[in-house]
Amino acid sequence: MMTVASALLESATAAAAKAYAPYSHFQVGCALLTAKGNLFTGCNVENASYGLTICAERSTIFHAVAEEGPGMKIAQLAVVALGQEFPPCGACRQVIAEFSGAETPIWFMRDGKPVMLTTAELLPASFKL
Ligand SMILES: O=c1ccn([C@H]2C[C@H](O)[C@@H](CO)O2)c(=O)[nH]1
Ligand SMILES: [Zn+2]
Repeated sequence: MMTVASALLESATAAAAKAYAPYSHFQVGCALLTAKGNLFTGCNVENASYGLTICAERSTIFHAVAEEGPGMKIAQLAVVALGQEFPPCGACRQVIAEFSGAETPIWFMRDGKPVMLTTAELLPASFKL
């Protein structure tokens, strides 16, 4: 059976192939399903001025907001890196928290298997206005 999580992980893997990562060579892809039911993908985009780099998760979330508008809410999100395994970085956790609920499932790979943590598990006591 094709679950939402497996579809998102597959889309994130495909998106990782589009990464612009000539400096780190970390190719990272992300896919998210919005509350409205739309799928968006994105990848990391690096820069010669390294600090300007944007992660796959934030590029995907900003893409989704640009398409759906300011009411965009994440229903589920998955992040995959080719040949690497890691959860979203701290900056991306803060941006995920802005556009999701405490219980929103966030998927990533660990030891070759999909792992799910909720937004609140990834970023407890998050800063919100
Ligand atoms: O959660 C993360 C962590 C890192 N990266 C990217 C940023 C940079 O291009 C490369 C190495 O940090 O991986 C992401 O896209 N998402
Ligand atoms: Zn990040």
